[in-house]
Amino acid sequence: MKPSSSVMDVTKPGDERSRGEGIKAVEELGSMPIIYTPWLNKGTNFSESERREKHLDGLLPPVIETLDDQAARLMTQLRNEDLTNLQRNNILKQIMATHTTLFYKALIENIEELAPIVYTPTIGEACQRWSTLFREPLGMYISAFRHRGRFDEVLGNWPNKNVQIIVVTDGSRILGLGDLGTNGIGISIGKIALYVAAVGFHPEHSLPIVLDMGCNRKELREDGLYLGERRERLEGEEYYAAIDEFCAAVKRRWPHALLQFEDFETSKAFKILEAQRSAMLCFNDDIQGTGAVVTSGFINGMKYQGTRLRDARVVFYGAGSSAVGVAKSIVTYMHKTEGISEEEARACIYMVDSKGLITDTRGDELPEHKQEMARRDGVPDMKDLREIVEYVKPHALIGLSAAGPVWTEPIVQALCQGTESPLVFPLSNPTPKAEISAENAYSWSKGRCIFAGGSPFKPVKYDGQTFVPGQANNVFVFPGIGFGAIMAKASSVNDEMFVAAAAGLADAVSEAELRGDKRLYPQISNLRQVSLDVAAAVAKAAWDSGVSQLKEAPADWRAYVEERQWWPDHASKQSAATA
Ligand SMILES: NC(=O)C1=CN([C@@H]2O[C@H](COP(=O)(O)OP(=O)(O)OC[C@H]3O[C@@H](n4cnc5c(N)ncnc54)[C@H](O)[C@@H]3O)[C@@H](O)[C@H]2O)C=CC1
Ligand SMILES: CC(=O)C(=O)O
Ligand SMILES: [Mg+2]
Repeated sequence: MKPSSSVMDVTKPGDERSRGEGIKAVEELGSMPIIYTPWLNKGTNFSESERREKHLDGLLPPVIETLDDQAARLMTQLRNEDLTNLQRNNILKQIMATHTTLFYKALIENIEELAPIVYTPTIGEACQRWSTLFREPLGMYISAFRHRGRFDEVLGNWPNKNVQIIVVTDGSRILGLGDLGTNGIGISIGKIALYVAAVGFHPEHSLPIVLDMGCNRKELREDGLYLGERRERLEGEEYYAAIDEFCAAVKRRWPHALLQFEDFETSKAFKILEAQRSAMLCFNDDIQGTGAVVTSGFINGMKYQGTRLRDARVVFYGAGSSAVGVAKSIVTYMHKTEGISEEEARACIYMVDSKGLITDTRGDELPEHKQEMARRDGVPDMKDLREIVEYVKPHALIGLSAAGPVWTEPIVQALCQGTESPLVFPLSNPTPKAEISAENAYSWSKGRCIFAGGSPFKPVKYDGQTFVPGQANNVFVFPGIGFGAIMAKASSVNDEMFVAAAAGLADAVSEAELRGDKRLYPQISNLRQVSLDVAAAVAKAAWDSGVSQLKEAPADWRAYVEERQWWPDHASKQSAATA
């Protein structure tokens, strides 16, 4: 197929943009019936006249159903108690591959129930077993070994020409599960599903990619069913040259699309972001999205405690891409909103890695991303987390280590000695990698902690009270950051846009939710409304900070963004508005 020469007009409302392009693509396929094109398929929802006109008679069961009927059947299948969540994930992938609108109808209307199946924690297990469970590609597999030098041509094989949002991983650090090679595409697919379901990107304009740079996990390479290149990972110049070619190809082919980097291991993630962030519309969700989402919970948590932001002390357990991303985000937020210097703001941060508290006495052995956050004030070297907590008396303990349940009762007790209502955030994914369970956090703190996990945790009963754990996951911001940037026609995603996302998300929690339920984050059931708020705040920040290429600012950013969201049908829109 030839690349499209048409330039997408992102300011047209979603529904007007898409169908024509899709139908053109199908025409190019010849006489393939429309029911075999997932984003145009309506299944039993095709009317009598459509069936006659499109030559579908006999290709479908005779009954004519609404999208609601179809979604009800799908939910009945998924609610079969004999199924595991991995099997549910498989069913959903199959629907995604055959009837896109139905997939999104079910996901949007049952987001709280289905997000843990489409996304963390189940997507972690799905990625681990991708080779065995694989049925449909669902995205692009671009190989740095066999496609180098022609990435642009390969990208051109994607059937939908107006791509707006791309999630790319190299599979090198999938959630906290390490190198999963090509199997990591599951995380790109899961995030794209949420870009569509949470904020309303059009499914046709959304593209998940795995960039296969090899895999350093021998057992995967030797697995007879492994789907990727059976090569060790490219490193050094070869690796970065492949990244450069890929980014240039994306920019050439879809100049207005946003490229989101996902789950690149830390040593590469920062370098790629620094090289690309001013060259194209892109961001790294683990560094910047996580930064915004945790900053938002931190803002609300300090408000609950009555701690001035500049007086807060935060201990990070883990000092990889996500933890350093969050620390930088908190520093930027304080600097931009509290009128203190970045150096003063950095004094709030204490980072711990597998060797202990990070201080400047560790000198040159520290990689660049850790050096910036090293303590330089003569704090003694300490390795033990309990000792560090006793010394620092933090207002918040944030886990991004993927180390699993290593926070013990004495650590939580030490935390509670220093602060009445400490934030306890075990944010590593999936659930088995979390630093503490919600149950242990509430019981060891005697119900005093304010808890948020990276993956969802069930409510906990303690001492006659029911505690509802929050979820601090970048899913609350990446859809809105991406959509806001595209709606503003931003040329880059700058710090102001992340600060706006953090503030917009913090504002989405009402005073009653904060004080009454100790809730720092909105409920996932409100994800669509929250993402709209975040998108509007981000788009406005893009305009205010001078990176929007719109000719004029809309009078009402929220209405402007809302009008351009894609919905599977009118009923889903109404049910989200009343959720
Ligand atoms: N909740 C959310 O939205 C997000 C969660 N994450 C999670 O964060 C985790 C880490 O991701 P990255 O920062 O990219 O990984 P990374 O592997 O670069 O960083 C891990 C860090 O933890 C430290 N560490 C490991 N074991 C430790 C131990 N026993 N004690 C102290 N420090 C230890 C390492 O030294 C390293 O600094 C993953 O599980 C990922 O799923 C990442 C992004 C978003
Ligand atoms: C949520 C996410 O991006 C991660 O765990 O890597
Ligand atoms: Mg990630």
